[in-house]
Amino acid sequence: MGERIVVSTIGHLWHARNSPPPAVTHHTNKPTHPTHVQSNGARKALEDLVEESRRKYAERDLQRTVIYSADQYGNWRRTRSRPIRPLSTIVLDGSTKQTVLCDALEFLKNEKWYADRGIPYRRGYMFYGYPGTGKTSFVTALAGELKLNIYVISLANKGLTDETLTELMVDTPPRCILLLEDIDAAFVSRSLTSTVSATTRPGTPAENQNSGSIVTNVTFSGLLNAIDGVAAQEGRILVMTTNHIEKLDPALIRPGRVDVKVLFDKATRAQVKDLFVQFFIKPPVPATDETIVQSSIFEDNPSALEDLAMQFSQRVPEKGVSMAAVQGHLMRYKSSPEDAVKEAEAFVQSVLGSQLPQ
Ligand SMILES: Nc1ncnc2c1ncn2[C@@H]1O[C@H](COP(=O)(O)OP(=O)(O)OP(=O)(O)O)[C@@H](O)[C@H]1O
Repeated sequence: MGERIVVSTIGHLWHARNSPPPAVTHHTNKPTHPTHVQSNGARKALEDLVEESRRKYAERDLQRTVIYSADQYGNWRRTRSRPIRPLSTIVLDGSTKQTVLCDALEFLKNEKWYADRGIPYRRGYMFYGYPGTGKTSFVTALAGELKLNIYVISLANKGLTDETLTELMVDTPPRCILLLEDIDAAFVSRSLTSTVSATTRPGTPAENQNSGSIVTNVTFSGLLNAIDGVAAQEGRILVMTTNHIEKLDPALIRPGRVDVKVLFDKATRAQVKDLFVQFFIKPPVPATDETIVQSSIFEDNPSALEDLAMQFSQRVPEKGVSMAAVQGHLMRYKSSPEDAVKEAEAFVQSVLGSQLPQ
């Protein structure tokens, strides 16, 4: 039955829901469950209400990054929206952030350039490297900066086939980020697979090398077709992420499919320092009165924060730990940057001790 809204002539409004709200809606924003609106003669009030709601909803989405996920039936479902993550909160090595942003902006404004040369209007990025180094977070922040929504496909979704993948491609809006995460989990290089599993052989579903179980029902050729076949949308930005680029089939990462490869490595000291400053420059969570005093020191004296950040970064080895691990440590001491510095060595020891070889 869906939802029921009643508008009366004297301005009262009833909104009745007979079933739980749908978890998700399609990317066209058409509700998957109907909403019934009933007006006791107040047609104008009703129209205004609907228009106002539509406007507010669209306005709210402008401040947010909306994430759609593929279901096994070949439909996009709106799974969540989150406030735009500022790009400034992502700390990458050197000029990586700026380079990727400029590349994407350049792409988005040059549709005609591609058309004039008969080059498919698409751009592909491969973000690869150590876990917890910001690959997914950067995609989210980039989407916010470019004002694009994110469409996520998990190849591990067993219901997904070559056909449903093609349908999803057809149904992707012209401007969006299409995200294929942990691509190595489904497709590894032909040369690395055993003769039996032939994981990425065209037309064969990918199998897990160790167990032989099917990890996806999408074939390698089906995936390549989805990326750059006729159904693939013009204007879309494809981002694939992996922790193991060396395991990928070269066909998947050849130019045209992947135009820009970006390495996400463990944190440099410069990154650690920047993250520390960024973490503590904003008012900390007030735990005690003392904490509040500390925060005002930084506001009046940013060089004190710089000094602490420098001391902290010097206690962390260059490219020794991931940014996620550093963030986890800072979270533990979110009310006391001094303690975060004091405990830095113990933190590093515990991370290095627990790190598994990649
Ligand atoms: N470079 C970075 N700058 C700022 N925050 C970071 C960075 N790298 C990681 N983080 C933080 O660490 C957490 C994990 O990051 P994220 O999921 O983006 O890493 P990932 O590289 O995608 O990991 P995985 O390969 O395991 O999926 C997030 O909360 C994020 O805020």
